[in-house]
Amino acid sequence: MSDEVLVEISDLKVHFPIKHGVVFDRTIGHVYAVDGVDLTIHKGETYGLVGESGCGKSTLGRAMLRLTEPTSGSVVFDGTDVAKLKGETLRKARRRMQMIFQDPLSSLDPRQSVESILVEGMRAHGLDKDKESTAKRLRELLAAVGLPESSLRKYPHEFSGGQRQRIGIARALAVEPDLIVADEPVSALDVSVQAQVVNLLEELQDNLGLTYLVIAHDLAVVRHISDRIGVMYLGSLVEEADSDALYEQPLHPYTKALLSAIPVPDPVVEDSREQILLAGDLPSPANPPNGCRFHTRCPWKQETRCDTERPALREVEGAAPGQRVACHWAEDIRDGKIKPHEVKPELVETGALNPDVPHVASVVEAMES
Ligand SMILES: Nc1ncnc2c1ncn2[C@@H]1O[C@H](COP(=O)(O)OP(=O)(O)OP(=O)(O)O)[C@@H](O)[C@H]1O
Repeated sequence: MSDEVLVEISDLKVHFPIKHGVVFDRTIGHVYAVDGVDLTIHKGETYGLVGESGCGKSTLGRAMLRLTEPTSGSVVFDGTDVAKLKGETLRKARRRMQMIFQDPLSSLDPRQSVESILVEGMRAHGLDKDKESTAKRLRELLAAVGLPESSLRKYPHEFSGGQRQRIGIARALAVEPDLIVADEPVSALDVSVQAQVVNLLEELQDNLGLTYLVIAHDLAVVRHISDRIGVMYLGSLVEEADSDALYEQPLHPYTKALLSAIPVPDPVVEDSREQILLAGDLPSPANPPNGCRFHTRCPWKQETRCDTERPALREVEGAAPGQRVACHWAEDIRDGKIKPHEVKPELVETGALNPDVPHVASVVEAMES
C-alpha cells in the first residue's frame, strides 16, 4: 500500500426521495442512505466497509462509481471529481473502477457465454484490438482467476457459485481497472469456497496492484483482507482504523458491539468475554434519530448531548495512528469513567448483530489454514 490517494470522498450524501400519490408524485420524505461520509482510499490498499444491512454500504459503493447519483458531496478519483464527469470522460473513468457483486448468477447474463461476457466490456472500452490479442487476453484472464480455457464456450448456469464469482472477477479485470468495489463478494458462497475467493482477490491485488473497497457485514472476512476498516451506521462512518487497531481497541460503542458478537473459538476466552447487547432495532434511515444516530441503542448513552449533538469523526488521544471515532465520550468509555447502562432483558434485540456462530468461526479457520 502506498501513501498516494486514489479515492477521496468528501461529505458524500445520497438521499432517495420517498414518493407518494397516484396522479401527482409528491415527495413526502427521504431515505438518508448515505448522509455525510468522508473517506480516503490509498493506492493498493483494501478498505473494508462494514455495518448492518441497510446502513448504506452498497449505496456508498455505487455512488463512488457513479452508478447511483449522489445528492451532494464529491468523489475525487485519481485527482478528478467523478461527479463532474460527463459522456466520454465519465465512460473512461468508469473503466478504471469496476464492481463485483454478491450474487454472480444474477449479475451475469444467462444467455451470454463466458467469452461473450468477458469480451463485452473489453469491446465497450476499445480493448479488443484484434482477434489474436483478444484470444490471448481471454486466456490470461481465465488463468488469472483459476478457470480452464474450456470455460469460454460455457454459460453461467454450467458453473458452481465459486466459479461464477471467478467469472465476475474476470469480467471486472477484463477492462484493466485500478479500483474494484466488491459488494459482499463472498457472502452467497459456501464457507470453504469463500476462503478460496478471498485468497484469489488477495493474490490478484499483489500481482496487479489493485485497490479494493470490500463491502461486507461479516467482520471475519473483512478483517482478514482489509488494511483499514470503516464501520458504518445509519448512513455515516462511526469509526475508522487500521484493521488490527480496530479489533484490538475498538472505541465506538457500535464497533464494540459488532466485535463482541464474533465468537472466539476458545471456550475459556469466549466465556470471559464481555458481550455487548444492544437494545432496540436499527432505526429507519428515513427517520434517523437526532444527535448521535446510535444513541437510541447505545449502552453508554449520556443525557442530553447524545440526543442533540451529532458527533464528528475525530482523532482521540492515545488511540492508534489514523484511528477516528464519532463518539462524544470515546475517551471516558475507553478509560472506564462511564459505565454501560444495564439493558433490560426484554429489550435485548441482537438478531441483526449476532452472526451465525459456527459460520464465522469456520471462515476464519478456513482462511488461516
Ligand atoms: N434506489 C433506492 N431507492 C430508495 N431507497 C433505497 C434505494 N437503494 C437503497 N435504498 C435504501 O437505502 C438504505 C441503504 O441501503 P443499502 O443497500 O445501501 O444498505 P446496505 O448497508 O448495503 O445493506 P445491504 O447489505 O442489505 O445491501 C436502505 O434503507 C435501502 O432500503
